[in-house]
Amino acid sequence: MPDRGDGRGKRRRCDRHGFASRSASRRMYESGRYVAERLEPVTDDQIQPNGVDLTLAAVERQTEPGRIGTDGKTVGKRETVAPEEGVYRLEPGAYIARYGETVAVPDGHVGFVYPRSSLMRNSCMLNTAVWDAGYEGRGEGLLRVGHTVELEAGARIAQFVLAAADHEGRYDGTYQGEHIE
Ligand SMILES: O=c1ccn([C@H]2C[C@H](O)[C@@H](COP(=O)(O)OP(=O)(O)OP(=O)(O)O)O2)c(=O)[nH]1
Repeated sequence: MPDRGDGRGKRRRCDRHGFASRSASRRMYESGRYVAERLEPVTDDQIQPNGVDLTLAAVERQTEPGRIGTDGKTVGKRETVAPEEGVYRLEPGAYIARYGETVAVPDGHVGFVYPRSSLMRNSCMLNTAVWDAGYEGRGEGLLRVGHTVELEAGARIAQFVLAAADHEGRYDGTYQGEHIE
C-alpha cells in the first residue's frame, strides 16, 4: 500500500511484520461488565459501557499540611464535611471524596477514575492518580469544586475504568485495604 502521507500507509506496512496486528488484538479498556466483577457493591444502573460509576460515600477537607519527602510521606490532617439531610453543599475549593465501592484491581490491569460528565458540566472535577494492580480498598479522589454544587450522599459522581497493563509486582503500599470495614 502506498504511503498516503498521513501515517496510515506506514502503519499498515508494520502489519506485515505482525506489529500492528498485535496491538489491534490488544484492547485497551475493559468493558463495564468486566469492571463490575471487581467492585462491590454494584447495582445495574452503575454499570456503563466502558466502566462502572462510583458513588460518593464521604467528603473531607484538608486542614493541616501534608508532606512528600524523599524518604516517605504523610497525609495532612482533615476534617469531615457533614451532609445536611443527606446532601453535601460544597463551596468552591478542594475536597477529598471517598468512594462507596471497594475496588480490587486485577492482575494485568491498571485503573483510572474519570469524573461523571454531569459533575464536570457543573464546574467540578475529580482528579485521579494510578490505581495499581493488586490494590484493594475504597479509594479517594481529589474533588475540585469550581462553582457551588450540591451532591447527595450516595450519588454517582465518577466512573472507574480498567485498562490492560503489564506490571512487575503488585501494590503493597500503605493504602492497601483502606476504608474496608
Ligand atoms: O486517585 C486515586 C488513585 C489511586 N488510589 C489508590 C489506588 C492505588 O493503588 C493506591 C496507592 O496509590 P499510589 O501508589 O499512587 O500511592 P503512593 O502515594 O505512591 O503511596 P504508596 O507509597 O503507599 O504506594 O491508592 C486512590 O484511592 N485514588
